[in-house]
Amino acid sequence: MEGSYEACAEAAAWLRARLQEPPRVALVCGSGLGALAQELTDPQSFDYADIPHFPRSTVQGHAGRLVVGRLGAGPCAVLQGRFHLYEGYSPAQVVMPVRTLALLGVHTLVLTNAAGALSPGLAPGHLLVIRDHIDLPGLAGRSPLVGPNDERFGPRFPAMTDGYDPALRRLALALAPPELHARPGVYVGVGGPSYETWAECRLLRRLGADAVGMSTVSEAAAARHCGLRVLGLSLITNAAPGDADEEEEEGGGGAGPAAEAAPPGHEEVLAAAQEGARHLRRLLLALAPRLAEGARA
Ligand SMILES: O=P(O)(O)O[C@H]1O[C@H](CO)[C@@H](O)[C@H]1O
Ligand code: HPA
Repeated sequence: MEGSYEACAEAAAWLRARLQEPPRVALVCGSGLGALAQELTDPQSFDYADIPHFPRSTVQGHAGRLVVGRLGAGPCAVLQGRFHLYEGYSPAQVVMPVRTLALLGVHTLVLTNAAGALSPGLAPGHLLVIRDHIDLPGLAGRSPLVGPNDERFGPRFPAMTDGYDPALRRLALALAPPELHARPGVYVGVGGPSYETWAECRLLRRLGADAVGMSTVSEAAAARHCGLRVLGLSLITNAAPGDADEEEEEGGGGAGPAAEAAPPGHEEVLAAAQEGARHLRRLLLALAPRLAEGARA
């Protein structure tokens, strides 16, 4: 039952019976980005604990609440909190909210996250508009699409070359406030929950990733499976470890990068996300009319 079509349909029916208006656009808030829901007018709020079959949020910075209201003129659902594989949830549980919202009639999904910068051009406070992703858990067999395929969600073999909608991406890049230094790039999703080692960061950079996080990729795969348009926004909250650790090896004499940069921590991630959320909120409002347009891909 966990994460099944029937579970999602029951959750969707429960919400439909309580909503003034079903949402057409949905937004998933990354760590520390829950304030994005403050842009909604006429909000109705539901604790995940009350929605049938919804998992519980266990991570600080993820309130565990669904808020439905109007973003600009259009009905919109905001998930204040997502589920991650490292919490012990199955891939199907991680994407259960996305599938539930698709069954409610959502056609466009905005996935936000807090992420570490791998690319030298990115710094805390910057925005990476996701052009493409590398789904490391998915490549290793932990995709929400593994298992018997339920055609009511989508096809057995969905394409992912068009994972992130190019028109929405261009629009987000054009409308982002200058404070966000928005640029397109590649997000790599890892399993977590430990932050990356130096060597892992070097590997991820060589794979072509610009930013790293522990979410988003499973949700994007499930969303495309059910035909949703996806916009992915990574708010950079910290620099992932750099590339300069060779010197420390073999008595190079340098203090080494570990002495130069503080290791990443979730407190720092939350603080940077809350700071950046101010600017992201402006971007969302500017995007609202175009998010509301359109049907499923
Ligand atoms: O991706 P979101 O949910 O924004 O959270 C990010 O922040 C947490 C680590 O600080 C991890 O959960 C990582 O994925
Ligand atoms: N690595 C992985 N996930 C993250 C990071 C990071 O540096 N920052 C925020 N989420």
